[in-house]
Amino acid sequence: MSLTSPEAFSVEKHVAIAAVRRACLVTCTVFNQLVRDRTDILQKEDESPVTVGDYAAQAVINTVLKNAFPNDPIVGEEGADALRQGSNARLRERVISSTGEKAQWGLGSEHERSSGSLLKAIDEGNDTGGPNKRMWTVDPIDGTKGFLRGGQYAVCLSLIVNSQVVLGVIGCPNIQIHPANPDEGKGCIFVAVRGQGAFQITLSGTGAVKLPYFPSETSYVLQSEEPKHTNIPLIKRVSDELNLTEWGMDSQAKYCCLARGEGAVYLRMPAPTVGGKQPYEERIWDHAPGSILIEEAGGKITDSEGTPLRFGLGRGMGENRGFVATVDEELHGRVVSAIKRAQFTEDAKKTKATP
Ligand SMILES: Nc1ncnc2c1ncn2[C@@H]1O[C@H](COP(=O)(O)O)[C@@H](O)[C@H]1OP(=O)(O)O
Ligand SMILES: [Mg+2]
Ligand SMILES: [Mg+2]
Ligand SMILES: [Mg+2]
Repeated sequence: MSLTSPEAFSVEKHVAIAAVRRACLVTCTVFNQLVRDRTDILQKEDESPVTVGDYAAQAVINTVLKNAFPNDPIVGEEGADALRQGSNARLRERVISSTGEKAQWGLGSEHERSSGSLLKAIDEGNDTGGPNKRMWTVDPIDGTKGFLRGGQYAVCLSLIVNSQVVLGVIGCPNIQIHPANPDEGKGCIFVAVRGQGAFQITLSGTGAVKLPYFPSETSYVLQSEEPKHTNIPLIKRVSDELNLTEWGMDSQAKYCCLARGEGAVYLRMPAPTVGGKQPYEERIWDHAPGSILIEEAGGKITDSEGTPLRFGLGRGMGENRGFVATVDEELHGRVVSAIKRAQFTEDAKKTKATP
């Protein structure tokens, strides 16, 4: 069976959808029970907030993946080291109860509910990635800041074979099912398999719709909400030149909105660094699922110089030149050219300012 035959990755797709749905149930429960009063939030070394939800969702996804595909390595965002510390015992108990309360979440037996096996499940995501293998990427909550704000976040899973993303599944509990009709409610899962197109289903698994399906009247450029994550002034310059309207949103939900036609461009540029600090290295779990969704919806994604994204370098994606995604190929070229001009203006300003 070739990578792109109609049956390719059918089992993987169903397992991945099940894993993402279970993790979304966990994150919704955690939000309702714990996040509203903002308790149990840890600061990791990179200062991003990690919550009970991140740990619990990664434990659930890794457990489902390891049950179905025991030999597949997993590159997951979270690790359980901080949870092992004695001072975090209360947090650890919260994670266990979030994942273990219901057998349907896949961690229901007494044995599996033990602290040791939960921490082990989280640490199954410690693979280093690389070029010549079949591996999963897991971002249990992408856009933790959006999750904490009650805004957009995404539960993200992808399968990469020999550096090529072949399957992407993204759960977005807070995305409207229909962009223009709030009455249809919230909660979607976005699915793409290489060569088989991109689809949206509801969180409960109904109403499959092929992407893109929603022609927006406004040309939006989707960008991060977080000024630390992207170069907002540069994006503004590009948007002004191309008559795009800026739309800030957390997480890979941006890729989902673009894939269904709500936006025209996804644009992420490295934020300016201070004090000789290296620019942030983007991670494969933050872009692998979104990139296949865009491509299978008929769009194009590259870095800001037009070079294909690299998913076989390891956990990181190498030198960060930013990312450009569009559903319209012609527009992609215009955005890449506009970025060059905006960077030239930015550099010229810096040179002028330096005596
Ligand atoms: N300094 C940073 N620059 C760019 N992205 C970052 C940075 N720190 C964390 N991220 C990651 O950026 C993504 C959020 O993207 P966006 O800004 O588009 O909402 C998340 O994956 C977040 O990780 P996390 O998964 O921990 O939330
Ligand atoms: Mg994080
Ligand atoms: Mg992320
Ligand atoms: Mg995350």
